[in-house]
Amino acid sequence: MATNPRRSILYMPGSNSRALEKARSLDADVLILDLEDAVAPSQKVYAREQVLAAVNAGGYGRRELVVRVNGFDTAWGRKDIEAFANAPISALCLPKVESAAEIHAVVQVLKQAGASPSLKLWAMAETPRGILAVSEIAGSHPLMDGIVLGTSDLAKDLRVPHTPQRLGMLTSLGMCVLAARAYGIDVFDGVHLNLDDEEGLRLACEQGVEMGFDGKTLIHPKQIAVTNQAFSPAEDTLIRAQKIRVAWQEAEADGKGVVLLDGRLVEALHVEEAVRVLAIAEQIATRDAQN
Ligand SMILES: CC(C)(COP(=O)(O)OP(=O)(O)OC[C@H]1O[C@@H](n2cnc3c(N)ncnc32)[C@H](O)[C@@H]1OP(=O)(O)O)[C@@H](O)C(=O)NCCC(=O)NCCSC(=O)C[C@H](O)C(=O)O
Ligand SMILES: [Mg+2]
Repeated sequence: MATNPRRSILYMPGSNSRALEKARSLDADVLILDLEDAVAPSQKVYAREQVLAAVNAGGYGRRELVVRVNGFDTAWGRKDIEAFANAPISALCLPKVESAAEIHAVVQVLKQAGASPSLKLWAMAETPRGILAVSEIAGSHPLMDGIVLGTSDLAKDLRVPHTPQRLGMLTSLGMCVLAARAYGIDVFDGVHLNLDDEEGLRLACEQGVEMGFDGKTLIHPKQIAVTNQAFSPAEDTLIRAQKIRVAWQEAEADGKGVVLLDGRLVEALHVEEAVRVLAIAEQIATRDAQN
């Protein structure tokens, strides 16, 4: 599991030089520099070169960099992977993954390219087959570090409408969270397509938090602030976590294995969760103090 906050994950087309520049000053935790669906076929090679130049030039500070490559079965996929095997990024994001075998094939290419051992893999879950195989994909290899929902492709394939409640997608969303938790990796919710619907985005973020997602993928800078807030621990959660930590230290000193706090039972499992929440808050504070 990653230790850095990954609340807001902003996509940008690799062919859009203005967006690549702008991203150096945006408050997103993660940037996905996209070579896949946001880039027209005629721009694929240009986008690859431009993204490589941008990440090598640096200036992204605390922001984690991820490159979404084209599918392995396309004319560009393999070359994309080879181009970024040793680039200063944290992960490759693989679109429309449907099996563990696809992950192993990418790992082979990375080995042949002498890839940096720190380069991780994120797999997009965005087809019915990908959702049904998400558990084997999440656990397919130690390089696996994240599952990213592709709810636009998924809605199309499932033939479900985009509604505020996302009823048609709840099963898929839940399966991805389960798979990620089973294998100790992160999981990110899909994009909110209506850029003018801040209230709808906030509700979608709250639903994502409630379902167990670590963060949400975004398509525009104006979606970042709402998302960062929604995926940060709430003030009352932090106060309770601090109280749990103190109460537990006192209980341990008294040789007790359980304690009552404000009338509610606290056991070791609650302490574990409190420590996790406090660590996330600390990471967010550290991140906010950086450029
Ligand atoms: C949707 C957009 C095309 C809108 O772009 P634009 O018209 O330029 O918007 P604005 O004028 O409001 O932009 C204001 C400034 O912000 C910069 N900007 C805009 N979007 C981004 C971005 N994503 N990253 C960084 N910077 C961005 C503009 O350059 C303006 O800057 P300035 O000149 O200084 O004022 C555009 O937002 C866009 O292209 N968004 C990303 C689309 C994308 O990447 N789509 C693919 C990923 S989503 C997907 O595939 C999901 C998945 O696979 C699935 O199946 O669900
Ligand atoms: Mg997609």
